[in-house]
Amino acid sequence: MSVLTLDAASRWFGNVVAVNGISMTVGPGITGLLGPNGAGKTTLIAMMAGFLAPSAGTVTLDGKPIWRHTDAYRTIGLVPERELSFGYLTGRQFVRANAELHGLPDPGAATERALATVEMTDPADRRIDTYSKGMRQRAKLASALVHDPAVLLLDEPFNGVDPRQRMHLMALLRRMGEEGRTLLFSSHILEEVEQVARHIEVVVSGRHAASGDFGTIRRLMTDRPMQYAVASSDDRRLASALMTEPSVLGVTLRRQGGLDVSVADLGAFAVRLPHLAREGGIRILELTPSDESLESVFAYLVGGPA
Ligand SMILES: Nc1ncnc2c1ncn2[C@@H]1O[C@H](COP(=O)(O)OP(=O)(O)OP(=O)(O)O)[C@@H](O)[C@H]1O
Repeated sequence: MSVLTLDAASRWFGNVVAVNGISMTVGPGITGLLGPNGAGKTTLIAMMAGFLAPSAGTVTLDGKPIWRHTDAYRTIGLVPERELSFGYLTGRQFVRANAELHGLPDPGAATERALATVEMTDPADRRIDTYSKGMRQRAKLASALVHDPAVLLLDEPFNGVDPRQRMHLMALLRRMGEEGRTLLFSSHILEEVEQVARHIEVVVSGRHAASGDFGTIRRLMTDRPMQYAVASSDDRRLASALMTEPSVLGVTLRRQGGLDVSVADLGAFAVRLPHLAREGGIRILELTPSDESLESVFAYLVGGPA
């Protein structure tokens, strides 16, 4: 049983703060690291894998700092996001190379075991550049597993992988989580994280934004106020009617016509808007959500629920 602990860990590159004072604990089972692009996930994983030193704070494995701690490297496997640059190697040669680098006593047996775990024994003598995206991910996974690490870190493992291979990969991860390994994988897609992770950590703009199971994170996301753009036949009258509604938090008239409406309770708003329009003899011409981007959802999480 291995536990990764980050205590006020930060990492900056020049004046770019990639990770900003993050504290979290990652224990056995599967943890999803969720955040939009550029949130700092890759940097966090690189610190957990011992590839980057924290600029401040600590990143420890079972109480010992990971950076420059070679014993920790024997316990950790990393599946990086970047593509393999060894397309000319076969899957077997690639996994074997990592077994040799780890100085394993029987690299051949370790290679076969890792290939079998990810069900890549059959295509193992094909060159990596003939593999599908899902197969390349599995080859990377085999390489990361060759020394049988207790901790496995995966950076965006499902990116670009087709749905069938994704299911396969998810089943593999679940199995490894059930074996008692400490697994952490990053993603920018909540639904993807939901399907495999027992626990979710959310990071946004280098900061820790939320933590909990899927239900908790989903509630935080759906309870947030939502923005709608509304166009109508009489915006001013509609605005004043909307302001009397408890489901509406605010209304702004747009200079170019139309309204921006901030809604606290979408269900109630959806029921009340047609009523208000009918009562006032106003026609609704357009109703569109204006902040559906993942970034805005995450930004809300960083600010915390209102
Ligand atoms: N070596 C580096 N030099 C300068 N800036 C960097 C470096 N590595 C990361 N950054 C910056 O740190 C921030 C976080 O990057 P990081 O790659 O960790 O995010 P991410 O959540 O993994 O995003 P993505 O999913 O797009 O890879 C970004 O603003 C990025 O440009």
